[in-house]
Amino acid sequence: MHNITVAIRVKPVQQTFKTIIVNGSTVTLLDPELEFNNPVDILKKNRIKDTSYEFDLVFDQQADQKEVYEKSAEPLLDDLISGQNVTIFAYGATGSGKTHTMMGNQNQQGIIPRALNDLFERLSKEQAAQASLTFLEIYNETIRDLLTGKLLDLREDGNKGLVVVNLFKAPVPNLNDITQYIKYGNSRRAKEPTGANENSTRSHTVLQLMLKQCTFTFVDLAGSERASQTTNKGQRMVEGAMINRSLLVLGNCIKALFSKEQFVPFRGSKLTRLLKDALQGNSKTVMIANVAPNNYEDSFNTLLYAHRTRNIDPTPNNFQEMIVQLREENEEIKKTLKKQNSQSKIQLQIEQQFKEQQRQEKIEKQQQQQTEKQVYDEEQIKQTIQKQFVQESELIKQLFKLEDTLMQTHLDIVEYQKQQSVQFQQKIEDLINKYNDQINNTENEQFEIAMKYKTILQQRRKIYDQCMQSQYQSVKDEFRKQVQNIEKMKGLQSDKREEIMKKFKELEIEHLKKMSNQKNGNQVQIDEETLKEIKKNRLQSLNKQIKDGKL
Ligand SMILES: Nc1ncnc2c1ncn2[C@@H]1O[C@H](COP(=O)(O)OP(=O)(O)OP(=O)(O)O)[C@@H](O)[C@H]1O
Repeated sequence: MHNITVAIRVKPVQQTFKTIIVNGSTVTLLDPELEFNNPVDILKKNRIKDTSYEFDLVFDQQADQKEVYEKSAEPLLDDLISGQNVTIFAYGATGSGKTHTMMGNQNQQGIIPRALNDLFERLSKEQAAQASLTFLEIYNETIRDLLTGKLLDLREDGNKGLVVVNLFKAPVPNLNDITQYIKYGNSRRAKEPTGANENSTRSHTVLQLMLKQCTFTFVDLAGSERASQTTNKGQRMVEGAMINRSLLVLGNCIKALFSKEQFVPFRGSKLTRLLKDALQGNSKTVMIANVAPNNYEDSFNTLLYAHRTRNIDPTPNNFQEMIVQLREENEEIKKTLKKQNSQSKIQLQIEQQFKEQQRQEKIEKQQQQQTEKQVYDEEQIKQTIQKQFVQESELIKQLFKLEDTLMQTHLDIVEYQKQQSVQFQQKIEDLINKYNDQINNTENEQFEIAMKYKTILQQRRKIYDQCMQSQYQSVKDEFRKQVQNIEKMKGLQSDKREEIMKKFKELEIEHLKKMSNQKNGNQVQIDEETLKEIKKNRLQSLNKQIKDGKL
């Protein structure tokens, strides 16, 4: 008696909303286009696609490879060992997880490696020694041996029934050999120039392990969505039509077998012709239909196909209450998510604005501190400048005062000489000596102040450098202002000095004239040498001052 198990496997996807709901052995598919409570969707509601189906086995998104294997394939190993044919199909759209379910990967082994591993552990040495393996693919109704790469023909053989001519049967006495052949066959698929990965979704792959009395068949079917793409043209249209036909025929065959119909349409496609022996008679079949919740149309078609193979109509209204409840749940989730989203948006906005505010405040504070520091710095430098120039002008004033005294003394001398007479000669000499003392003292004093001034000029140089390097214009201005003041002071003194010198010269000339007259009239009132000495000293003193820049 034929036995078929139809299983659904839901691929785990990252999705918030529920589109496929698994409840025990029931799968409910919610049409994402049908917005709950939306009156505009009334028309859509009439062709409602929210549908619930019951299956023999349902694996939800949490089901791992082990669970799928243990519930779908493992129970059939005993049947196989006892001589029954077992066939496992993986059906579904591209990317829905067919290959993952059948083959898996190194870390998550699928049904094929797990089943073969367990089987070889149970097989006797004798049984294993007779095991052989074939691996082929059917693309556009053309059969190709994946182990030899040859294209193959199907032929009726009187005794043997249907045979695939020249199909390579690899002897596989142990699991290691099987693994090698499968790897090799898969790599051949991958090496196809037409683009292996694309091809894989367009061809049916059939792996068969032949034991003495029975066959263990694994079929990874072509992507079912290819069949439904009616808009395809040319090669794609042919391909779609072939896949469509072969999947349809396969479905009809399984349905007929399940319903124990007299006629099973095996001859409808190469795939069913090839699998005829494996499927009919006392055999077991498992169809694992893979669905990915992120693709409603494909999931809908897959569920419908899988369900029809069991000859049971879908039961759209059985679970209406549950559907309504789930749609309500979805609405709630949507609302919560939306709320959370807008809340976190506001929160983010506030955080950003607050950060910006703090940044601005910090900048303002820094600017204020900088301004305060600038004012303070400027004030400090200005004070230094002012202090410097106060000292400078004080010294200059003292110098000028002394200079005035000195010049006045010289003037007095000359004045006195002008008025002198022979009888007062001695008195004049005394006075000149007194004046000379006075001049000497003043010059000494002048020299001391000049030295101080020299030091203070050095100090001024430093302040000048500091001012020129300073970033503040105001201190530069202050410096220039002070220099101008000093220069003005010096200018005034220079005018005064010129005036005195002029007067001095006039007096000298007058005096010399007088002296010459007196000499001519034999009225020598002052010793010639003394007069020379006085003049010499006076001139020396004046020259020195001019040289030192004091005058
Ligand atoms: N149950 C699952 N758990 C984790 N990953 C899965 C599962 N099902 C499928 N995948 C991953 O999804 C991707 C597509 O799966 P897979 O190749 O098995 O799809 P397919 O139906 O065989 O596609 P194709 O028809 O193109 O061969 C792979 O990366 C696979 O590892």
